Amino acid sequence: MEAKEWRIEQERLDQVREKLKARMGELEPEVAGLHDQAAEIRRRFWEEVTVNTSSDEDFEETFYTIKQQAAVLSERERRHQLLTQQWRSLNRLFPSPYFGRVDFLEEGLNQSEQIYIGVSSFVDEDGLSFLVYDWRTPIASLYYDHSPGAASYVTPAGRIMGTMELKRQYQIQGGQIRHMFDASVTIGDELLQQMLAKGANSHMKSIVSTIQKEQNAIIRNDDSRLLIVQGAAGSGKTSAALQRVAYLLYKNRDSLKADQIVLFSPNPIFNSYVSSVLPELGEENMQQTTLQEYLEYWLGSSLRLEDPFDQIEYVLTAQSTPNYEARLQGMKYKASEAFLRALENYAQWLGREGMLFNGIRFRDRDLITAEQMRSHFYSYDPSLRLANRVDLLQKWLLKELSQLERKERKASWVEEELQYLDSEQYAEVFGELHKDREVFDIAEHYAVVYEKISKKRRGDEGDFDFAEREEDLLSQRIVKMSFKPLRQSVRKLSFIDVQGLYTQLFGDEAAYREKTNEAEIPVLWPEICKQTKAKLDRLELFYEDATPYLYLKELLEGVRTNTEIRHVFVDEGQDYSPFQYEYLKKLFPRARMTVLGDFGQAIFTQATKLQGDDSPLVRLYGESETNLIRLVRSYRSTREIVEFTKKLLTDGSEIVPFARSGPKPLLATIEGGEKRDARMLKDIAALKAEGFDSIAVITKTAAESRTAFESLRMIQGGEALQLITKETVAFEKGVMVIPVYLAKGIEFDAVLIYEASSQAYGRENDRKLLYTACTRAMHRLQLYTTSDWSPFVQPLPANLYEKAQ
Ligand SMILES: Nc1ncnc2c1ncn2[C@@H]1O[C@H](COP(=O)(O)OP(=O)(O)OP(=O)(O)O)[C@@H](O)[C@H]1O
Repeated sequence: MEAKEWRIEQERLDQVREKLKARMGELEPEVAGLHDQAAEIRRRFWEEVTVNTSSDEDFEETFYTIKQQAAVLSERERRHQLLTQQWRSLNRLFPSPYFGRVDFLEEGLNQSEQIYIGVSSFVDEDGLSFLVYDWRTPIASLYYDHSPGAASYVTPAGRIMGTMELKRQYQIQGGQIRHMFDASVTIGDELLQQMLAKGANSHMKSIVSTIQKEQNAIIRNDDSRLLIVQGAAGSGKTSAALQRVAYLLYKNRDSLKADQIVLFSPNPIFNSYVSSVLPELGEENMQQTTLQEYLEYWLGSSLRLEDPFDQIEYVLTAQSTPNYEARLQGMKYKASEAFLRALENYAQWLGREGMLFNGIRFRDRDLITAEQMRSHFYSYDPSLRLANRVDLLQKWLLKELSQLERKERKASWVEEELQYLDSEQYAEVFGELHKDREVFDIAEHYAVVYEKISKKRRGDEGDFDFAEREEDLLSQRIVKMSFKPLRQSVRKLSFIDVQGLYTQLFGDEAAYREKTNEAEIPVLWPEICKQTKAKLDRLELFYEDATPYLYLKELLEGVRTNTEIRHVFVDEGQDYSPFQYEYLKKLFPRARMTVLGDFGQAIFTQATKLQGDDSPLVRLYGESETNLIRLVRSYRSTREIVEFTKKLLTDGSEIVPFARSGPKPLLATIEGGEKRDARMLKDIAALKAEGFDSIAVITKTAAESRTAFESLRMIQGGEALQLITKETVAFEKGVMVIPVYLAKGIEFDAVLIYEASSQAYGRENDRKLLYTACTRAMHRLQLYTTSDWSPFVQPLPANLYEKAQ
């Protein structure tokens, strides 16, 4: 670019930075001043108000002064917050105020406007001229959606047409323009090249300066109830999702708060991996959770829940154990919409018969039996929903308990207990009674006055015998305390035998059919029943049973909904079952859903197809409310790695690599595990010497990870290796050994596949595992085997890889 142009741009940049600095300078004392003022008001809050409650007027005045003081304080605090936010965003802009510019000539005008785009807006002193536009403003979408020529953007008032005369990109560091490109067709391949060539990080980066057109469509999609993004590995799904959160928070800043958005992540490490993107963009993080965390919370501690990682570990390692097939069939069936309908029908059936309750026992006696509950339950209007009848039953039980409690006061054990009250308990009771004493005194006083006025003697002097009253109150209290847990458990609906009701479902085929109207029952149903029941008997629950179990619980107790949440994001969406989607839909009735995933990486048994006529996800809200965006360009890996990995899939032909080159994947056949391990460590050392500092040895299973880790660690140079397990919560850079399913969504400079033999990845199901593992690599991919190559590697054309010497 011409030196003159460069100089003009640097001068403008200097001017903008001057203005930023001046504005920050103005704000600083205000920010600090307001902070001090608020602190001072808080400190002197009670000095400023004189509390006087002697008369009604004084009391009223005191009340109003407190209110006024509180209002002043909250106004100062609000203003302080606002100014601090402004100050922070200026501060963020200062080192690099913008990354893009478009010159746009709007139709009907005769002068084009220069639009500079950065991570937030900055307006000149006149309050009108935008020196920098926030990347989320409508006009900024020009930069992402168009190349020079005819262009338009959408505003709330309609579409604005015009011509883009220039599109420029900058790399600015510490106030200096380092690079500047005029872009043509796509947003600067040059800039993107540079971004992608960088090393992997322990935290995901924001992609704000190089968002691609198809990603922008995801970020700014406003009109669908369900947005599905099916995108190849490394196509920027997670990146786009996080930018979308930032966009939504900006666009709806008056009505949407970060905690009204929830992201379901595949695992806890992923949470840590993506946690810095939004703060980097000046936004608060949304809520992040895993489905497992959610299920565990609502299922409580009565059953021990298997997690999805133990489930997949079983699927991958237990092929030779008995009844493996039945478990797999069970997993598939329990993940289906059919099973959800079966549970709904079962709930209907329970409305007519078959409810199971836990009787209430007290001191080894039946207080209220399950049978009594059942007959009460079925005496209610059968047209009422199950949950409403449960509600009525709960009310009845609480009333019944109150009556029983009253009767219980005369029981002999109460008297005994009275004798054994220890001093502490007694003191407590006495304290309580002391409060009652005042009531008692008033009553006594009233009785005396009443006697005088009415000139009638009191009927029974003993009514007000304090000693007797004291004993009464004491026994009342003792019984009340003992009944407290009973009431609590009724309030928690523990009288419903959910476990029994879920178990009851797994009877013989005829019974199951009768209860659920299910026509298609899995072939190995008897064995599935046996396994499910045996697990429940041990007070454990298979992962595939967790959502159905919770769903049944909610059909009985009333469906739990969260109406606060407005947006639900599901990352790695292919790993959720149709059943789980239906459940999420019910759980968040007021939320829009964004599902991002890749069926090419569907490694769990309960996978859901994200697109196509047979996709249950498309059926979830219906086609008219669903939008599908497909991403086929892969940004993470070099062209050579993408060409190699896409051939691992049967239908990967449409995946398009981004034009960034590197060495071809390396295949190393090494005889014997020991030699392989030594070779790997040598290769790791070489990669480190090349400057790569995020390196993963990826294994198929956690069991293999542990063995690999143990043996690699024994070799010189292997001491610094980290083992990543499902318990690992934070993602750090370095050299690590990790099973594929925990590496989902994450990336590394270099990936080494520990054992890519036919034994390890031989079954059709393993194809996607191997693909997922290989696609974690950004710059280098190396595969090792100690025997023959996996059948997915064998047929690959020899020009796609190098063979190691
Ligand atoms: N527009 C972009 N500009 C710069 N980098 C990008 C862009 N899109 C994607 N990337 C980079 O590509 C890599 C992959 O992105 P991301 O993890 O979001 O992909 P993904 O589709 O979620 O991948 P996977 O399904 O394999 O987990 C990241 O390093 C990301 O920063």
